[in-house]
Order: sequence, then structure tokens, then C-alpha cells
Amino acid sequence: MKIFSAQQIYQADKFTIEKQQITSDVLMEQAATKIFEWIHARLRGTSVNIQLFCGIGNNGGDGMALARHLQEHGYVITVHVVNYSEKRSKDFLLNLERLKDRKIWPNFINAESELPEISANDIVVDAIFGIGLNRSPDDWVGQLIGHINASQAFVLSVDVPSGLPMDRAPWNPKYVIESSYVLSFQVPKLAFFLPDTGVYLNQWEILDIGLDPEFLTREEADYELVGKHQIVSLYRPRLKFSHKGTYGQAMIVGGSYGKIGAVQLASNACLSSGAGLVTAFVPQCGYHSLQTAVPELMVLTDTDEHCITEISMPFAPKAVGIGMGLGTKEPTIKAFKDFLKQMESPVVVDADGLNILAMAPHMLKDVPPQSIFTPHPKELERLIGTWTDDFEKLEKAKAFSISHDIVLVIKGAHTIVLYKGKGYVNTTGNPGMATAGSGDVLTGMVTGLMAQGYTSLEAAIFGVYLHGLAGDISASQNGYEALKASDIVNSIGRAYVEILSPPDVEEKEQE
Ligand SMILES: NC(=O)C1=CN([C@@H]2O[C@H](COP(=O)(O)OP(=O)(O)OC[C@H]3O[C@@H](n4cnc5c(N)ncnc54)[C@H](OP(=O)(O)O)[C@@H]3O)[C@@H](O)[C@H]2O)[C@@H](O)CC1
Ligand SMILES: Nc1ncnc2c1ncn2[C@@H]1O[C@H](COP(=O)(O)OP(=O)(O)O)[C@@H](O)[C@H]1O
Ligand SMILES: [K+]
Repeated sequence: MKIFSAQQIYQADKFTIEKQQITSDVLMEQAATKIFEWIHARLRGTSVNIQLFCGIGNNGGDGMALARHLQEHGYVITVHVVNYSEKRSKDFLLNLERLKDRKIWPNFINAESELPEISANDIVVDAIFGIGLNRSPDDWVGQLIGHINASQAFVLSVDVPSGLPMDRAPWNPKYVIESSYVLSFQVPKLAFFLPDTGVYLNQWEILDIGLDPEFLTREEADYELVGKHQIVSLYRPRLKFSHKGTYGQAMIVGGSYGKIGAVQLASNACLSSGAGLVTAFVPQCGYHSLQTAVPELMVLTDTDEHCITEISMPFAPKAVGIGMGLGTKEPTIKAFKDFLKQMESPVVVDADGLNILAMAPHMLKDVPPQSIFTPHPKELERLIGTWTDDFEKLEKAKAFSISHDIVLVIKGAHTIVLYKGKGYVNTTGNPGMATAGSGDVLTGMVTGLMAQGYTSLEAAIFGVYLHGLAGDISASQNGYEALKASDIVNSIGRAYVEILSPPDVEEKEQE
């Protein structure tokens, strides 16, 4: 599913109005009707107090139109207008009039007003600001937002949590609605998936408000949300007359004294993701444990007991994953440098491989084109420098990925794969995966997919999704806290099965 910028959403709006020859209030009415139907399907007339907080722009207009529908269906409502500007939008005014025609007189709130009482049992509809927010809310509006957040009421946000900017971190983190549920129009918003801004919403759902399909199909988006639908189309089925050679030789290079487990996790994940043959290359201290723990694995060792000093490959692997547990000792750095020089096909670089590149950026020129980097936030910072907010981080990361021709996997709650200026936002995974070694598992999986012939970009997008899904399957069985990286490996098989199972109703709708 495409993720559009606010600018593109305004364009979609304009295009729809012109092509379908409708007035803008028709779109607002469609949006409000969809929200009303969503609420009505759940409440079915329950007598709960619904407090609507509406701004004076089109987000507020949506709220006013929704209030009318709720009132017509007998709901108990209180409508507040948060009067933060004299510049009221045309469709807000139209819906204010329609409300007044029905004898509903909103309560106008301004800087001098007392804050209305909100009970924890109320439902708050948050329609103060939408995607038009372009500066910090005034202090009194921020305080009203804080008051709503403190109420413990269920907060349903219209389109976006009010106060959440679409292209930067909030000016004041306290001046943003903490939303229980966001009903967002037509397309997901990038801010929902980034750590600085995604924290303001608990759940979200997209409502189709009838923006024109021609525009939605034609318009290119900088970011895409990756769901099962996209993943199934990347999947490469195994062939009946195939053999292990068909699925490639993969190599996992890493480990140092005390950190051989990282290689074990990556190698196991590489095997479970479907590589034909997997060889690990480790210092001698890793030999016995790997041979014992993973019988399917072949093991080559360095001449050194404790760290890697020279990476010799007696065959040309189809894919190499390197860096987990590697360490950054001088001889290892030299070995890594020589390895990069000798490689011509893309490699997957993780952990200390990335740390070495951050320490010695001149080595970046030796990284084969279309290689994959899988940094966690700290490793990313070492590579690209600090950032002021997530949006700047993404811009810097994009520039880095383009200038070095790298598929950059920015790991996190919603991992984002960047390549050639485009971002792919993952939708699987859970906080149980915030545990030692889960990144090593990802590197092994991505390497295993490359060995099977997936391109770098496909391997990254598919691998990240599959890894998160395997984590979700593990968590569904044992919860978050007990989840260990090796559980993720053990769930890879079920994750494949899940990807290939027919979509359920919800998944079909999202296609
Ligand atoms: N296609 C769609 O998806 C559809 C979208 N629709 C809805 O429209 C919403 C967008 O509406 P919107 O453009 O009127 O902006 P909104 O967020 O209501 O803000 C209002 C105005 O406030 C101002 N302002 C900004 N920051 C401020 C601040 N801190 N303090 C004070 N004022 C501030 C700024 O005006 P300015 O003063 O800068 O001229 C801004 O224009 C969208 O989220 C969705 O709910 C549907 O109706 C139909 C189809
Ligand atoms: N809160 C979370 N939600 C979803 N996925 C997560 C979360 N925290 C971590 N992960 C995933 O777990 C992995 C952690 O990687 P990393 O930090 O490199 O672990 P390690 O270095 O211990 O192997 C990444 O793939 C990341 O996306
Ligand atoms: K809102």
C-alpha cells in the first residue's frame, strides 16, 4: 500500500473533485459517513457519552459532519469547537451551519475557556488538527490536548492524532493527542511507523473515502507499506526437480571468542530460510560448538583461535552474510578489508562489519554494489552521523544508500528497507523481538534468500517481513518476554506456511 505525503493527499483530493465533478464537501461527507459507520458498527446505539473536539479546518469539518450523523442516530454527543484560528475552512463552516440547523450548539473553546470535564468512560473524538498542522499548537490548545490525554477516555482520532506533524518530530511532545485508535483516510501516513511519532497511536485503520483510483494508481510514492499481498508476489516457489544446488551455497562469516552463538543463530536461520548449502567461517574456537549444535552446517575455520584474521573461501558462495560477533580487532579489520576487495557480488553486512565500515569509511568503496547493510539505530548513527528527527534520519539514510548503491535495512519496530530513494515499511514483528541475537537471525535469513536467487532488494524486503512474522508466530505461542532469537529461527517454517496460506477477509480488504 502506498504511503503518500500530505502534499500528495491534497493533490489526490483536488484530482478527485475535478474528475468526479463533485464539491469538496461531498468528500468530507464521505469521510464522515465512513467514520460514523465504523463507530455505529461497534457501539450499535450504546448510550455512551461521545465528546467531539473539532478544530476549525477540514479535520474539524469532518468532526462536525460526524457529530450530525451521530445525533441523527440517537447518540449522546457534546460538540466542542477548538477555536484556535479565525481562518475557518469553507467546509467547516458549512457543517457548522448544518449542525446548527439541527439545533446543536457547539461549545466554543478558546484560550480563556475552562477545560471541559471528560470522564474515563467517555469516548473522545479527536478532530482538532489533521494533516494541515504546520506549526506548534498554541499553549492553550496544547494544554487541552494534555487534558484529553490525562482523561483516560478512549480517544478516536480522525485521520491523524491531532498535533502530530506529518514531516517532522512534534514541536512539543506533550502537545500531541495520544490516540487509542486512528481512522485514517485512504492511505497510511509515514509518521505512524517512525519511533518519534508512531508512539502517539495505539492502533490505526485505513478508511476508503473514495479518492480517485486513477490518481492512487498512477502517483508514485516515496514509501510503501509492505503487507502479505506484496510479499506473496515476491515469493519464489521451489521446483519439483530442484536439488540443493538450485538453492545456492551460502556463507556466514563472523564470530570471535565468546560470540560464536551469533554465527550459530545466523547459520541456522540461513538454513531454515531455504539456502541449499550453508558454510560458516569462524575462528577455531567456534568449530566444535557449531559442528555439535548445527549438524546441517559445514564449518571452516580461521588459522587463529580467537578471532578472524584471514577469510579464505575455497569455493565461490552465491551469498555471504558477514559481521555478526566479528569483533573489531586490527587483524579482523584487515581480513574484512581484503574480503571486500575480493568480493564482486553483493554481500550482507551486519553488526561489526558495519562498525568497521563506520571506523574506516574509505573501505565503503570496496563494498560490492547492491550489497545489503542491516544496521540497528546505533550502527546506523555510526554510519551516517546523528539526526534531529526520524524524517531527517531517513533523508540522510537515503542519501547514503544512493551514494554507495546499498540496500539499507533500518531495523526497528517498523523496519524500513531503503533502495534507490524508495522506502519499504515493514508491518510484521513485535517488542518480544527486542532481544539479543534477533538481528543475527535476520542477517542469516536475508543471506539465505540471496543464495536462493532473490535480488538484494527482494531478499531484504521479503526477509524482513518473514523475520517479523516468525517473531509474531513465536510471540503468539510464548508471549513477548520469553521470546528468544532461536525461537524466531524455529518459527521460520510456520512463517512461510502463513505467507502461502490464502488471505483472510481483512488481508483481502487491504489489497
Ligand atoms: N483527501 C483527504 O484525505 C480528505 C481530508 N479531509 C480532512 O481534511 C484534513 C486536512 O484539513 P486542512 O487542510 O483544513 O487542515 P487541518 O489539519 O484541519 O488544519 C486546519 C488549519 O489550521 C491551520 N494550522 C496549522 N497548524 C496550526 C497551529 N499549530 N495552530 C493554529 N492553526 C494551525 C492551518 O491553516 P493556516 O493557518 O496555516 O493557513 C490549517 O490549514 C485532513 O486531515 C482530513 O481530516 C476530509 O475532509 C476530506 C478528504
Ligand atoms: N519493538 C520491536 N518490534 C518489532 N521488531 C523489533 C523490535 N525490536 C527489535 N526488533 C527487531 O529485532 C531485530 C533486532 O536486531 P539487533 O538490534 O541487530 O539485534 P542483535 O544485535 O542482538 O542481533 C531487528 O530485526 C528489529 O527490527
Ligand atoms: K485529528
